Amino acid sequence: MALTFDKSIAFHKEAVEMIPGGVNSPVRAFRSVDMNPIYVKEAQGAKVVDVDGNPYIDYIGSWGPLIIGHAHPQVVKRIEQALHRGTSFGLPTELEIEMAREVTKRMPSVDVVRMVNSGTEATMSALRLARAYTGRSRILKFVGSYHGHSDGLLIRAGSGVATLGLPDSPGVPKEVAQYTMTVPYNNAESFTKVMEQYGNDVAAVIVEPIAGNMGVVPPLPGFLQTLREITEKYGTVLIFDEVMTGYRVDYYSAQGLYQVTPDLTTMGKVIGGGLPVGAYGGRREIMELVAPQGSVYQAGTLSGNPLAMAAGLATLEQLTEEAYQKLERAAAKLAEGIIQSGQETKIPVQINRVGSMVGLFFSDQPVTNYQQALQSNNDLFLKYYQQMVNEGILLAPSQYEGMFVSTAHTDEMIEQTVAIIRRVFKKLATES
Ligand SMILES: Cc1ncc(COP(=O)(O)O)c(C=O)c1O
Ligand SMILES: N[C@H](C=O)CCC(=O)O
Repeated sequence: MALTFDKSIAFHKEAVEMIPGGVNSPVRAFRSVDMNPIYVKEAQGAKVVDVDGNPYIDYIGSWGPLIIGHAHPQVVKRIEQALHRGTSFGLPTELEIEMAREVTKRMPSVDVVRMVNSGTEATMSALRLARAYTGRSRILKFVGSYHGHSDGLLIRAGSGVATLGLPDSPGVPKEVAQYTMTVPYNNAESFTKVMEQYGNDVAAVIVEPIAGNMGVVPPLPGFLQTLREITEKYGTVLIFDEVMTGYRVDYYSAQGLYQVTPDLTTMGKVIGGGLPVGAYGGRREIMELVAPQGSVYQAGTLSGNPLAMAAGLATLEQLTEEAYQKLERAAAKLAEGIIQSGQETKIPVQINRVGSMVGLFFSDQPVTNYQQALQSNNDLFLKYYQQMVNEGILLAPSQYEGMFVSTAHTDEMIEQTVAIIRRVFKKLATES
């Protein structure tokens, strides 16, 4: 029987009158899957219940932060403890030191870290710092990568920009855009060529070490190493944007997994435990330029917020080596189940996975860059998406976003998900 969404539809009708598109972040509008947004009532572990009472197994995980599931008891407890002491002081707290200790321990490339309120702030600030450090203006990013919505980073971006098929955003002055160069992800050759021509003018190369905003696209062997070697050659700052991959793919994040050391790292999502957080950090010599130690200004009324620090610390505490092994097993089981279902039903599907980041493309070709991601079948994704929701599986409403597995996903939930995917694939195969 089809689910009903009467309350979600009624809420959205009211929301669109007062909020752009009815949502506070574009991907939540469900436009690319031709659905009304699902309004959430509550969530626990890996389960979400919408305002109409429909239950789901959730693979959105708030777009990455909820690696130990919704409302984890330890996170709730630590937030409650902090809450009763006051929500914000505009003065330092011990929690910020605890967080800095945790970040620097788990990311050896980070000597010094500054907390901010979002991934967007983190990448924007890291670029300013890299420009000040090098005295150069140009930056280089990869096509289909998303680093938040600051002006210079909205050029040929992924995530919602790709999902909605938007051009480089109006409102970004061409004088700003001209400093952003783009190169296809995973193309070491064209990266090297561009750097040969412009390297001495490039302040920073910013990269998602595992692309997660064109769907999930892991780096090809040697790609990140090439970025490291070439940036070193030209004195360019290498920034790993680990807002999505940080503390998700490995105890030591993507830089630990691939053994490549950036100069600066941007973080967010998991270190906020579901509260608004970002951070940037890296080599002491560069970070010393940040005010008030140096003269590169960056500030924030709510930066290092005690509730956010408490939620993040409680999350990181749960993320032991064993937790990553559990995530690996669950995500591998899910990925294998999807691949098998595709083979059995002859639905052309590609699965890209690193740890608990799982990407699905309806394509018969491997996907290693944005161009290839764009060639996957969006009509099939739309039908798949609608049927999955109707079967109680909540996925990001776009083929250019991944599935996030959490430690709250049990074996039974993964088996149930795979059984549903197999059933949906069979249906799609008979319809096509
Ligand atoms: C890799 C990456 N960088 C930066 C951002 C921006 O983070 P935020 O949405 O917290 O501003 C995101 C997600 O939105 C992301 O996935
Ligand atoms: N892909 C984005 C971040 O990782 C999704 C979050 C958003 O745009 O709301």
